[in-house]
Amino acid sequence: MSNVLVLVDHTGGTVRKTTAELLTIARRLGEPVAVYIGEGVQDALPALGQYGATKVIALTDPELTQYLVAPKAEALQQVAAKLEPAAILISSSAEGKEIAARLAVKLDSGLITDAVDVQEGPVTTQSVFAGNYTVQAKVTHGTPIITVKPNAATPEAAETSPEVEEFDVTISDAAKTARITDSKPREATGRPELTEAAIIVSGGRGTGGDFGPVEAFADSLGAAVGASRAAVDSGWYPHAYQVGQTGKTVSPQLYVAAGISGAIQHRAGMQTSKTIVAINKDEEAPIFELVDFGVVGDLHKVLPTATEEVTKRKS
Ligand SMILES: Cc1cc2nc3c(=O)[nH]c(=O)nc-3n(C[C@H](O)[C@H](O)[C@H](O)COP(=O)(O)OP(=O)(O)OC[C@H]3O[C@@H](n4cnc5c(N)ncnc54)[C@H](O)[C@@H]3O)c2cc1C
Repeated sequence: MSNVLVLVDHTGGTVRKTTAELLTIARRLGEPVAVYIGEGVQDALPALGQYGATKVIALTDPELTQYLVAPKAEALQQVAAKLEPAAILISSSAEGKEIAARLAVKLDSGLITDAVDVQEGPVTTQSVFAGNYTVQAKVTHGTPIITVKPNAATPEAAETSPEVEEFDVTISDAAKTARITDSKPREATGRPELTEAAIIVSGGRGTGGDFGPVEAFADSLGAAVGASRAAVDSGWYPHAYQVGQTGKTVSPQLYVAAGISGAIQHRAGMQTSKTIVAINKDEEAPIFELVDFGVVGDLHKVLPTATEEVTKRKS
């Protein structure tokens, strides 16, 4: 069976959920080989094995993580030259997409970004024009390089015991032009990362600036919190949590929009969510055109009632 490379997304050995999704997808296409860049590969092994990595290629040269993405793209090029994979899967993060683009040039290969599904072939599905069209595509030249959006697959356990293979890379001076001078982890909120979360509860102008009920409902569900631009521009929630055209693109299993009208720029960031629920006091609000479930009502009453109900059922 041909190898399918999966670039591991991790923070110091803690593997992100998107990698479990990529490994699950890779199993449809061939033999998943995880490519791990940086320190902490031993910490990552159980998670990589749990989702079916048959081998882990470890790239530990410190220069790979001291610079912005160029050295990582070079390293992946060298791994691909040796393993001749049938496809390369990378998460659709800002960094992932930049690595993928550089890699595609280096390998003279086709690149498909932001796939919401990948099946045998590999044939990808993308959701384009703010979710109004679904496109199926296939790379026709070189090694298919595909960036995959979070929540494109439900991680399926496979329980393998991957061996680790150290891989030496040569990094050119041309790739060492932008050194990282400082990096800080995002402030810990105890909630899942917005773009990875399976459930998101977002608040808009309708919150009137009080995100308390939104956060409480999110916490009852173990969800991330998002915000519309109107809420962010009003200074009610940080920009890092904005969903939409000029914010984050999310695709959770469940998206709850509270006090959000459903402007096209907001939809652009969330309409590939699997199930959409809106709470809005205006029954004519455009958001109701795309929801699976709609509640016409005041979010300050609906959300606390829903939070209480979820909490009661959980206990
Ligand atoms: C170039 C450009 C880029 C943009 N990018 C983004 C983006 O990335 N993300 C984004 O979100 N927007 C973006 N916008 C802004 C977008 O056009 C809308 O202005 C914005 O999404 C509106 O936010 P909102 O739905 O919270 O506010 P509003 O449109 O004001 O809607 C508020 C809603 O809350 C309801 N409501 C009020 N009180 C209650 C209550 N007590 N209970 C329940 N419902 C209530 C109202 O009925 C209304 O439907 C962009 C605009 C431009 C021009």
